[in-house]
Amino acid sequence: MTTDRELKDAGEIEAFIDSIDTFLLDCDGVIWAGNTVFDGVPEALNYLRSKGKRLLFVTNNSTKSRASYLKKFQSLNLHATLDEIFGSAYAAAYYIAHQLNFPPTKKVYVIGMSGIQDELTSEGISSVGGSEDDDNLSDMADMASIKPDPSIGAVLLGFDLNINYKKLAKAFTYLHHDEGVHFLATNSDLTFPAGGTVYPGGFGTGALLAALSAPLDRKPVVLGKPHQTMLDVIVNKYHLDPQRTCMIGDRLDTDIAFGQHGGLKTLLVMTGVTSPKKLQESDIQPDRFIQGLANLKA
Ligand SMILES: O=C(O)[C@H](O)[C@H](O)COP(=O)(O)O
Ligand SMILES: [Mg+2]
Repeated sequence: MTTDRELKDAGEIEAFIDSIDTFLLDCDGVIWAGNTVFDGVPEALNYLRSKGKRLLFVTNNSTKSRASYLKKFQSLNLHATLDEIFGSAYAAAYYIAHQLNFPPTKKVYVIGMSGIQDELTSEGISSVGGSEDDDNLSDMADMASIKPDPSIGAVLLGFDLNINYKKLAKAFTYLHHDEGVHFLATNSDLTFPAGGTVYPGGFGTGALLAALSAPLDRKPVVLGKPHQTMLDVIVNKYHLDPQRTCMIGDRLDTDIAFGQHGGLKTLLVMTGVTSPKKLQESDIQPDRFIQGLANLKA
């Protein structure tokens, strides 16, 4: 690891903070792991706010809508407002509603948790799937019940704790029989940090990728980081100066790449999915790295 890029010295940390007006903060692996906030993070967030910094929370975790994230922040005694939260479920809903010209007569088939369908509903998009299909098929013969559906205009994949064969077979069928059906994913993180280790990421599980992308020979459009949809929405709303905006994250190919594509400063934290070895070996290198967000205070 290039140790001279570590932000460690108090004076340097202060100068770095002073050079930034807006911090975009990734959540899993930076603020918290599951429902456990990392030690020192509330103090660091308060410190940044006390210095007049704008804080925006930008997460690829699609399980929650922005409104549910707000409740999570409140339940963990972290200050945040709805306007400060951007999630990949919202980015996907925004993209479908504002960039795809999605016909009002069509529906989105969702593999994912309630956050995705809540965000689609807020953007006026009809959807099916999600928890409706939590019950799996019980017999091979039941597969015949899964048929192409002309009312489906897009398939959207997100993190689904109840992923099953029925959901994959439905998504596959809609995409296989009509090339006009949009193939979308909220994010492509390969791993998810929790309990001091990592688990397969929401969409990045080999099973989901292999079951859909390989047999279909199609790749989804990914809407979360590093895709720029989320940044476009944020920049439009807040008119950020990229030079004075910093993306803080724990993953190189999503958070750091996202910041770099947008011309932002980038700061990697070591509290999530990136080990020192990974950092050393990767082609994607942040401007600076720091042991944890907790260190980002005087
Ligand atoms: O698999 C996932 O969905 C991701 O690993 C994860 O939840 C990303 O969340 P972030 O680190 O962007 O907050
Ligand atoms: Mg993260």
